[in-house]
Amino acid sequence: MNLDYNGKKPQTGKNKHFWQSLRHALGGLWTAFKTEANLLRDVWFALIAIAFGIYCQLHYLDWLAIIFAIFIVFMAEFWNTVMEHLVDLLVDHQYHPLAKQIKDISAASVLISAILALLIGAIVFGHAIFN
Ligand SMILES: Nc1ncnc2c1ncn2[C@@H]1O[C@H](COP(=O)(O)OP(=O)(O)OP(=O)(O)O)[C@@H](O)[C@H]1O
Repeated sequence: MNLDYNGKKPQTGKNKHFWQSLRHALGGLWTAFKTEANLLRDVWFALIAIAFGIYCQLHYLDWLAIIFAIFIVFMAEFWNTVMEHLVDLLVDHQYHPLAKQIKDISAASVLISAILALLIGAIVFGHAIFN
């Protein structure tokens, strides 16, 4: 039987209450930021966009678009990370053409989210600068 760091049987079943779910979700957030360098880069882009938005005194609808763009990129990065881990777990780092397809398509979803964020940023900040 596997034991965790405290010598207890690790949890593999469902969470028993909301706080336990929240604790695990926050743990997942921490693990993702600790292990994925791409996420830290995205945090910097998000902070720059927010700082520039404050400087430009954006309209609240523009803020909605910027917040949407930021969260879409983070969601895509998180799901890409999940896909990478799942594939590695399944094929144990052995080459498989389907593993390549899954990882490449998953990476493409991050690319698409980044293009969306760039378009939103260009429209919102372009409008703020030239008007
Ligand atoms: N088991 C595998 N079988 C086939 N191809 C693989 C496998 N693992 C990785 N690859 C190829 O290597 C690429 C990079 O792998 P992976 O996504 O794990 O690295 P990464 O550096 O974390 O990627 P990202 O920059 O998207 O975060 C994949 O897109 C895929 O083309």
